[in-house]
Amino acid sequence: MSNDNDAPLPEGWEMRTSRSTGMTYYLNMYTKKSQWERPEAPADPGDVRCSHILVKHAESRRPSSWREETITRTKEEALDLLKSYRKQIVSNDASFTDIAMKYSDCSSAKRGGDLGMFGRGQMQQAFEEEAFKLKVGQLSKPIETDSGYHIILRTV
Ligand SMILES: O=C(O)CN(Cc1ccccc1)C(=O)c1nc(-c2ccccc2)[nH]c1C(=O)O
Repeated sequence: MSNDNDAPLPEGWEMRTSRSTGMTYYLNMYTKKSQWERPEAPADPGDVRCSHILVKHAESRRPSSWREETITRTKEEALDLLKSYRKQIVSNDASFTDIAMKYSDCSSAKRGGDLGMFGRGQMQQAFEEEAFKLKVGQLSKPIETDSGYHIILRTV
């Protein structure tokens, strides 16, 4: 049975030895929090910074935005539209910032979709889950919240 301690640690963790007890503990390099248990998953980043593109639909909790007084597109049309934006970004036919500024139904459109830094507990659950999974520079698949459909770009 190979000793687990030989396996590489998940990303973002460092192994340390307690000066007082000589016991091994683990340090989350992002939050500087330590724990005795050997981590099984990549270290939680603490705060992240993300930009997003929101496409609302008729069933959004607030079906209105700076772009459209009353948003009437269906959920299916909104998801298709967002997938087309994602395709343009991934194929480099358009920049994330340009698409966000022109088409995002969020007030953050004016800032290219930038939401600034946020920690856990600040965004809608589905949005947070996806944002905290992303590596820096990674673009999410479309996700759904009560506000509508989003793609998320983690920037920090
Ligand atoms: O869901 C609602 O009842 C109304 N909202 C919430 C909201 C409204 C204004 C500013 C920020 C959030 C939105 O629909 C909304 N959600 C967002 C949002 C959702 C997830 C992450 C970031 C922003 N932006 C907006 C917006 O109009 O600009």
